[in-house]
Amino acid sequence: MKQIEVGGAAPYTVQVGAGLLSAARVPERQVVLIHAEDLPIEFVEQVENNLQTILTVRVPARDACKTLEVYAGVLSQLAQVNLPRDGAVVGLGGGAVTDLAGFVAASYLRGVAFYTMPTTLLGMVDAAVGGKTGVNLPEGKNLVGAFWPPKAVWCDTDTLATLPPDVFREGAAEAFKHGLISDPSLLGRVLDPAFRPGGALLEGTLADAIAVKAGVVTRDPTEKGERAFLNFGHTLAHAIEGVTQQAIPHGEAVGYGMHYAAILSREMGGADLTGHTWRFLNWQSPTPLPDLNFAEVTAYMNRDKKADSQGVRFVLLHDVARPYLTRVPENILRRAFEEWQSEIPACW
Ligand SMILES: NC(=O)c1ccc[n+]([C@@H]2O[C@H](COP(=O)([O-])OP(=O)(O)OC[C@H]3O[C@@H](n4cnc5c(N)ncnc54)[C@H](O)[C@@H]3O)[C@@H](O)[C@H]2O)c1
Ligand SMILES: O=C(O)C(=O)C[C@@H](O)[C@H](O)[C@H](O)COP(=O)(O)O
Ligand SMILES: [Zn+2]
Repeated sequence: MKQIEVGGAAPYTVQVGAGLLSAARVPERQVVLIHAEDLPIEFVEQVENNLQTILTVRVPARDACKTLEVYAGVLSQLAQVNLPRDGAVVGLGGGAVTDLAGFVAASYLRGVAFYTMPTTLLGMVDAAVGGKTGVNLPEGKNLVGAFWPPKAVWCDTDTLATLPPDVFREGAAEAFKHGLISDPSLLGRVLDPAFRPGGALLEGTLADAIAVKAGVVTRDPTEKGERAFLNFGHTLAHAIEGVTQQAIPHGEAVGYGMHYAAILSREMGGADLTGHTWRFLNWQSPTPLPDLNFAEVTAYMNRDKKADSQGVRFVLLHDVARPYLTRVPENILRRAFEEWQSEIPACW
């Protein structure tokens, strides 16, 4: 078992290891569990039995649960069982569920305790840690939400056994991103065959990838500065998710988006890191993209939360582990988009 500490005003611990769904303890007496309808039922039952939950809320799988309609329905269910202010909400599942559950916890009665139990690779290395919670709008990803950190995070590595291999590879994008922005040792390990459920490199690599995020959100919990670096590859990624109406899942969109950001980084004078992002894409083998239109993609990119009144800003890399935030001239954005599109094969 490994532990990673997240510091700041309300510190908490991320535990990584086997059997944690049954070992987790919370002080709250009334606990509501939220999970996606396709999550293997044995995980749900373990948590229900262990925490003696008073209500289990099942929501649609993937980003179909990150809507204002689902959010409102979950809040009503909490009100109907009269969950009190000293109760707790537990998000069990992938990043979509923990994002929704966190926003529910942040806003119900103006805030109740929140815990995360991630069961995807992406959830463990990224979404369940750091307190970015929220839902999507038709206009774009994560446009409504709150910073509401969990009180504890349990990454039960046993749960990864049932994760479809393509969903595991989706999540690897965020671990690879942590390698590019901060810890180069992750780049080889994430693509190593031993980094897999039950593999020799699983627990250590998970812990090191989580440590990157934990460090960033400890120093900058509400994205006043360096937290924006966790958004490497995300300006295009969120646009791809929006344009394709979530046909491309987040982790695959991030893989595509990191390659675009690597091209932009080189065009803006940085090192050429496209070999890394290209190697990752070939390993990940994502869902093929439809033909994307630059103007349509730009409309989504302009709503990116890193934009300010002077326009969009991108996270780029001078080199591995040297991220920075910058505006990019429109002609470079377009040229890089054309290069990126010409390199992305129609199928992998
Ligand atoms: N808050 C953050 O900091 C943050 C960070 C990264 C991503 N996100 C968000 O996370 C979401 C993506 O999360 P994701 O990649 O975990 O996908 P996901 O939550 O959509 O889950 C993918 C699918 O796997 C299923 N699943 C989950 N665990 C399983 C298991 N152990 N066995 C079998 N099936 C399982 C889910 O129910 C779902 O159908 C996006 O909405 C993204 O915007 C948030
Ligand atoms: O935790 C963060 O900060 C991140 O940016 C992590 C991202 O991987 C994640 O996808 C996040 O939800 C994106 O946030 P957003 O602010 O761009 O919506
Ligand atoms: Zn992400």
